Amino acid sequence: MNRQELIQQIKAKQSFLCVGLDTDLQKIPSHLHGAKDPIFEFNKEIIDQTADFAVAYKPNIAFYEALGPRGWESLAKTLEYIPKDIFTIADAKRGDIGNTSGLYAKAFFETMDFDSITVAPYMGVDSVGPFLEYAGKWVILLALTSNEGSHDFQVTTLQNGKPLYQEVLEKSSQWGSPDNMMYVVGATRGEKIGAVRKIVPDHFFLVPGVGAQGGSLQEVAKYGMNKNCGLLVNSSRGIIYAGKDKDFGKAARQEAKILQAEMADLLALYSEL
Ligand SMILES: O=c1ccn([C@@H]2O[C@H](COP(=O)(O)O)[C@@H](O)[C@H]2O)c(=O)[nH]1
Repeated sequence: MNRQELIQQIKAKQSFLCVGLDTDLQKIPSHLHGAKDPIFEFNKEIIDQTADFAVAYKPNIAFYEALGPRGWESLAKTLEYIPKDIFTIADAKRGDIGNTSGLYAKAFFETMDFDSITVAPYMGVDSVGPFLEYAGKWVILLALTSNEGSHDFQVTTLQNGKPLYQEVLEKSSQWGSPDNMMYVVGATRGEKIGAVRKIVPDHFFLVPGVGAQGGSLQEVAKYGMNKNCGLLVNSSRGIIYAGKDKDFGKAARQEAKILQAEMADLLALYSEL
């Protein structure tokens, strides 16, 4: 999916919601455990119930690869089931020396047909470049993450006086463009989102941390939104585990609907969409 198509989806749905498919066998309702593929059955119901309100789905790959071959199978079926006009994100956080990154790119963009993949920037340009060679696909680079440990390195001041995350943004924004690169910016870093937006005014941000991690959607929009929205805000546990019984799909729908309504108001306030 290209940038214009993504912006069009956001405008049409008045939503910048990304639903995180962090599907855990330990957490899904017990009535699904007898199914042939419980993970897929759960995801299918979540997708059916939330697709009206979501512009992206983000399976976190850890939840699938932890299950071995059957997890990969559930992931493939889930990806196939997601409506084609909805953006897909493989939250895999990959990145390695060039030839290895090339195979990660092949795995997620050819063997599986994801629109985008999250990539760690630590190994530099030759570790990210192979992902950018795929026309129509996106790299979502970790910039300022939502976890406590993001303080360990990402905000460290370098000798040139800049925090490490700023150096990552300035350098990596030369590798790609707002048409094929986004950045992960955590919702829990409200105070810094504005600073990131100043460095990369046009790039989309994938923003995890709303919901279970306590980030504020209002703050994210206030400091991070641009005229084309420029945001995909993710909620995983807050949506998919909103209900615990047979009605889990309806509970997820309700949560997604509440977020979408808030997003519509924020789009009216801060964007041109
Ligand atoms: O900085 C980051 C980068 C990725 N994540 C991932 O997003 C979701 C968040 O899940 P919630 O249940 O909504 O908290 C999850 O897959 C993380 O691995 C992140 O949280 N922060």
